[in-house]
Amino acid sequence: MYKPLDLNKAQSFPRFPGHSTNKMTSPSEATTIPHVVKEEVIASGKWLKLEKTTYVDPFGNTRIWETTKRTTRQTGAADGVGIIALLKRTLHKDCVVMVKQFRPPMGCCTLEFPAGLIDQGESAETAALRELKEETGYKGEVVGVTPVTCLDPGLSNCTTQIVMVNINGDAMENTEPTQQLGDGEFVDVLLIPLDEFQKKIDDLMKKEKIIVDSKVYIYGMGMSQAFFKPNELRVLKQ
Ligand SMILES: Nc1nc(=O)[nH]c2c1ncn2[C@H]1C[C@H](O)[C@@H](COP(=O)(O)OP(=O)(O)O)O1
Repeated sequence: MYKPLDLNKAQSFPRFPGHSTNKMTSPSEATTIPHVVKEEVIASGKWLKLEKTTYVDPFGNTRIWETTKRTTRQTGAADGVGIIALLKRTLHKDCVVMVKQFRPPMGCCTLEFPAGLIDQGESAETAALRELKEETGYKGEVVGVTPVTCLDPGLSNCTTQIVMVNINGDAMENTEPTQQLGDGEFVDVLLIPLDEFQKKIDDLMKKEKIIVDSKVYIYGMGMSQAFFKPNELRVLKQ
């Protein structure tokens, strides 16, 4: 039977050499370390390519996957950065700086964290501060950065690093922020109070036809959990 991993307990990840007697296809009974054997480009554009990925599954079977990739990836780096920017001002609630823009693949506007591709030779931190300035006009200071994380691994190999940034909203440079948008970029900046983040997003979704980025919504759920229900899990455990 399939057993979920409990990372709370000291235990190792399932090893592929199988040792069970039944024939169910649980990963823990697999015999092979899955791996990619061939990547063939089917179609390519300026920004994206579509590949046919041949791989071996955990049971030694050769299979095919359809994969999209960005053509812009720099060696060793994530494709892009997402920026969780907290605007701190005297006598104001702390606000998360968000962007709303028309996204052609979605055919509608989305609500996202500011984000962008990492340029050649750039660090995630530098890319984050540059993109934040371009998209929102704010000048920030990096306070944290995640490892490289995947975005939609069933579709693409696209990766991002999320960079945490604080913005001193009282500083002269941030009192009248001016965007530096490139050709074809149309970005609205929204300031959403951190302590009402999920509610404000829900209100916005009722008011406007927008799709919210899943990272944003999950951040909102986490914030709600932290602000309003910090003990809920402990209660459930008793
Ligand atoms: N998949 C894409 N198709 C395009 O036609 N153009 C694209 C794609 N991805 C990026 N871009 C273009 C659009 C911008 O001019 C530049 C930079 O985008 P960036 O600001 O770094 O990233 P996003 O804000 O996430 O679009 O690339």
